[in-house]
Amino acid sequence: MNLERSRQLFEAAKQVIPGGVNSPVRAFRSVSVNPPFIREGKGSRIIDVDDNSYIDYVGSWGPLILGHSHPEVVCALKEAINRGTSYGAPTEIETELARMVCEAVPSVEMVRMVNSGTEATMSALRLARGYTGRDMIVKFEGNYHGHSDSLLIKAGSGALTHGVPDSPGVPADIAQNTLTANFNDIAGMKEIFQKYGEQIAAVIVEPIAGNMGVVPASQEFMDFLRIITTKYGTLLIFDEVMTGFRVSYHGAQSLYGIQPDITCFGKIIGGGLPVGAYGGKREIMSMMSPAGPIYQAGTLSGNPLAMAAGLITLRILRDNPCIYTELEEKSKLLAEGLRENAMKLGIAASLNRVGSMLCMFFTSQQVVDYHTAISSDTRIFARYFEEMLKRGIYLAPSQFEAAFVSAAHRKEDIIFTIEQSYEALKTIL
Ligand SMILES: Cc1ncc(COP(=O)(O)O)c(C=O)c1O
Ligand SMILES: N[C@H](C=O)CCC(=O)O
Repeated sequence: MNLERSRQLFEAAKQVIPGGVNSPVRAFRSVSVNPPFIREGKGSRIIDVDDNSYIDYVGSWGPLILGHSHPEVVCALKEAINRGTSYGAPTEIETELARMVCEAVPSVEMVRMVNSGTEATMSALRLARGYTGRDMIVKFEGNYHGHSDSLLIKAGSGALTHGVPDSPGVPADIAQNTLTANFNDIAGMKEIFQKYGEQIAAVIVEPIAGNMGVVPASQEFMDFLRIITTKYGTLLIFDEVMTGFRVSYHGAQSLYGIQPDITCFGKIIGGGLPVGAYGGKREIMSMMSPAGPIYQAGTLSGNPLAMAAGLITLRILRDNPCIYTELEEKSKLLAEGLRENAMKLGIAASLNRVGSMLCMFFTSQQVVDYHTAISSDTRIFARYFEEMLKRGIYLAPSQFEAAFVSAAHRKEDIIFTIEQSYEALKTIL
């Protein structure tokens, strides 16, 4: 496999960008492979600068549920860009997208657009703290909510992959207000609330964690979170940056039948452009400036290009519910094929999947939390990853990330992936 041009571009990037990338996970460090530099994407495939073509299961880390360069998304963007790129003034399309989010997710009566998932969760915490008048928050080990100070503690995703789940640079007096708990552990939560309940502003959770691999919360755990937070006057924040509009049009909360107080979005609602959002009950959201006293702002928030890409993406998803049925079928086929391959070859593997989010962990344990996730053999993952890449399958370059199936993946892509996975697994025996 020739990656020469990518190698040259990576060397050049490293001269002027720390680590050569604008987000650590893109550097492929934990798998010891140079990252291909991508030239273009179409449907289920991306093509790198050396002309290698890959079936893509990263999908820009989740936003591209319709695949690359979806014609209707491209067309909406072209129309929007012809009118201008940004005005820093209200536009009709912001209300349209906000209305669509509120209609899709009943717990959300009002929503504020921001520019990233990080901004969404950071602002949601400020809102929870301002609303409750409390400082402490609870997050779960291995959950990732972006890189704001309060949340970059025992974090998943690149922080976990690169061994810095507690980043230097986070002031100790901010970190002390973040309590960390074990995911899916009701007893642990009881203890925390018995000790600090009256001081906790919010519990933030990825209902289906996608940043320590894919690890769904149990129904009992989520029910318990709703009960205990209500009892103590603590706000429950669902981070649906990854799961929102992915596991269902109505979010992970519809699968659990739970209404959080605040929900954070990102990824899919921007259709591949930079977007985040946070929303919730009118009474809570009305605390945000200028309606209320809690400040949060953004020069490019509600940017018309991002709104246009997000709006068309949600419209397509809303008007074609068969997309979710097909995603389920294709993802099930993929998960079963991968699991069967590992079984046939006697390789210890545990596969978690919810809808079109999935992850194969190289461990014999059932993965239910951070501790079982890190029982995976990351060296085996690295070899598997490299073999898959060589065979034209582009997975996330870390054991602790999700694979995403998109509407653009065809059954042939899935079958080819399963076949290649068998060959890749054979080489690591
Ligand atoms: C669940 C979750 N929350 C928050 C974020 C942060 O989003 P962003 O990278 O857009 O800042 C991510 C992804 O990075 C995520 O997966
Ligand atoms: N796991 C992260 C988001 O979901 C990966 C994206 C990034 O950090 O660049």
